Amino acid sequence: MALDVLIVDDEKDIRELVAGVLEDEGYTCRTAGDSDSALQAIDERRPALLLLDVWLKGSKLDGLEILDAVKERDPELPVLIFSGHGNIDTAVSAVSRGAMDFIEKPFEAERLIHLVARATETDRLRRENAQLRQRIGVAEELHGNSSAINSVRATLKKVATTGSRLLITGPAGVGKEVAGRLLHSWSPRADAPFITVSSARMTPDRFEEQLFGQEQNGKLVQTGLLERAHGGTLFLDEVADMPVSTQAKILRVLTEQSFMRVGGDRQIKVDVRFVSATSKELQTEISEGRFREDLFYRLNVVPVAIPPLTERRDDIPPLVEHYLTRLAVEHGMTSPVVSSEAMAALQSYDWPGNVRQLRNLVERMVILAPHGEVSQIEIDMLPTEIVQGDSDQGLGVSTLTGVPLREARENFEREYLKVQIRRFSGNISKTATFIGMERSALHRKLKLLGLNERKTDGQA
Ligand SMILES: Nc1ncnc2c1ncn2[C@@H]1O[C@H](COP(=O)(O)OP(=O)(O)OP(=O)(O)O)[C@@H](O)[C@H]1O
Repeated sequence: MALDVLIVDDEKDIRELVAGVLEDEGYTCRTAGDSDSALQAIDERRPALLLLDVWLKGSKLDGLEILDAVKERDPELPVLIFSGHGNIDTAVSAVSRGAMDFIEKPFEAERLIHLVARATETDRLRRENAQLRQRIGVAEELHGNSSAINSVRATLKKVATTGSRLLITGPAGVGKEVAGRLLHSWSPRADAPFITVSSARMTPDRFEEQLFGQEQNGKLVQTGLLERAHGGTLFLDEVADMPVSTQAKILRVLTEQSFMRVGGDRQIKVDVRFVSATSKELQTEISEGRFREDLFYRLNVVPVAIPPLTERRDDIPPLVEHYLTRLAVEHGMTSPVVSSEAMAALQSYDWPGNVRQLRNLVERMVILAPHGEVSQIEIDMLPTEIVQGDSDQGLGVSTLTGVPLREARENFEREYLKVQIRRFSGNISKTATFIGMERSALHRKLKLLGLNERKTDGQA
């Protein structure tokens, strides 16, 4: 997706020349000849970069005054200054007032392209950094090799280059946002922003100001998230929590690709790809009047369901490996190994908080290890709830000591096999290989112990 550059210069020839050079490089350009039309263009839609001449003949404000006005409204908007030969001092002072750099006229096309690329790249990196800092730990990759994750990845890859809208469903912490970010990074919009709207975290009375921005007497007061996402992707997290009145406005944005800021009366045009996520059952929300059915159909063009971790226990070892390697790099240490007993316990646990909970646990174990650096993670280092699993599942003392040996052995075998089969998500071949039994012998054993194979599949 092309980045939008606004060129402000009083000389028409220069405006056209600069626009021509940048358009050849794949940017989209808008132009303005004076301060009124420059500020109006910014109010119409925030550009990705502003190129600003210092001297503007016949203009109400000169370049520096425009710079001040722009920085007051939107301090993060990158600005490059054009300066004539005689006003280098002014250009230098522009840099101290928030411009990114300046370019002296007459300039070489190569230098212009270089500076514009650098300015937009710096902005992109700063944005990316801020997002990473804000959501520390959000991996840009979807780790795991289960068939469920492979199929999510394949769908994302297939639709990344199209502009289709996606609705990603799954319980909390399964990786819906990671999937959205991955889709964005594979799409032609990768260089433009990925902006998250956290419906669950925004207060309803400020929701629309934050989403659509705010205007007063025709002047921009606050740029909204929708406008910041121009050219990129808007991720509507927990979309079911969006106020119903806002849902109607979003529907209009989807059909018209334009919206009005709060307090404004003009249409702002944007080109945004919508990716939504929900952990709620939207059909129930619709039938109970909390979610608009027409919006559901517009957002749910490509449905992507990410199952909970209990339904893809194969993903646990690669996820643990990934977090350990990352921690080792971050802390300059050797990555600990996980004993097979500890890994088996991790694979048998139910992870109500899904991947987020697994990540937190691995980080806690490594960072808060009582004796400094850990080289091997053993089962006794895991929290008790993980080792014991559900309380109705463990072997109580009475089931072992209060019965004859034969019965105690059967009780143990039953519990042991339940755990192993859960760990391999009900896959009998994998379980048989791990426990060192013939597949047919395992089937016989399960029957003998009264274990229904389907019931042992992840939810025994
Ligand atoms: N497949 C994955 N590979 C690597 N990390 C993952 C994966 N899935 C989830 N995570 C991690 O789990 C955490 C939660 O992921 P994410 O925020 O995408 O979940 P979510 O489904 O959007 O949850 P919520 O709706 O609660 O925000 C993130 O910090 C991310 O690091």
